[in-house]
Amino acid sequence: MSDTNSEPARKLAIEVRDLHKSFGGHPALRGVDLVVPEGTTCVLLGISGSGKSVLMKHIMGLLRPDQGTVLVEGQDVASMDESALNQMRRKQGILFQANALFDSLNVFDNVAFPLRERTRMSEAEIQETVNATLAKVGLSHATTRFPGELSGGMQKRVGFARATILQPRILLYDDPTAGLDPLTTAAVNEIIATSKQQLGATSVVITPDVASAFGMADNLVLMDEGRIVESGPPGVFRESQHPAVKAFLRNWLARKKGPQGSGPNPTGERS
Ligand SMILES: Nc1ncnc2c1ncn2[C@@H]1O[C@H](COP(=O)(O)OP(=O)(O)OP(=O)(O)O)[C@@H](O)[C@H]1O
Repeated sequence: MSDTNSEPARKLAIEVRDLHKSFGGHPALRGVDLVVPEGTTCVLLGISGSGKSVLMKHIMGLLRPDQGTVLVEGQDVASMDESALNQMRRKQGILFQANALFDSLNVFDNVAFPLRERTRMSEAEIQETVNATLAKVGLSHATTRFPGELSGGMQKRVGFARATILQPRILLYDDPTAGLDPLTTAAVNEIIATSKQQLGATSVVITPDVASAFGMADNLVLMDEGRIVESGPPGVFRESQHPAVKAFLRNWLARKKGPQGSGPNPTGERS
């Protein structure tokens, strides 16, 4: 959604100011500023090692800044104690590359896990909530199966159901389509897009899949050597004259064309 002057300003779900982080003297983040308005999807792009995951881990409160501030729903993550951090993470649905499903629990119990751990719902309420959530992701038929018996895409959907069962206001995805085939990738992207509508959630997504990024983002952010070098809605990002953006999109197009020739180009960039 584009911001116009007539639109009321949205509240910020995430606000990162002048964030610095080094590991063993090597800077990973060098003064990052990022704002993510409530209910929007921000996609972090950048080559390997540019700092995307380190930035995401600060938003989760897994890393503490060397310098700068990270506000999640107005609260300073660095000043939170363990119990405040846990409370904040309850508001976050986190979906990593690996689904981190419990292999010994069936689909139903995997998805019920956060409710049993973190709420006082009765078993009847849990039953109802889990079944409704599994229906939304098209897995009503698979409740008694174990993760090892599911396809990669089904595992992703279970992971998504579990990550969203507490109705988080903030969803964080780190490379959610890694290793998936194109059809399953499309299904996961659709889930991410509809989560915004269904949950009204704010999302931060790291993905190497640039085509998907253009499809889902309200704002695209390019990281390069620990800095944000460009940020804006897809239309603005596509037209950016920043050399790093141009190089990034050029490389992506070249890789995409590869030996199989060209496909549709959602960025609209001419090659
Ligand atoms: N725990 C850590 N200890 C030491 N160095 C780290 C640690 N975490 C990240 N780094 C370094 O910080 C830099 C940024 O890493 P980060 O994982 O954020 O990159 P990225 O953009 O997410 O890359 P990728 O796309 O490959 O996941 C890298 O040089 C990485 O080696």
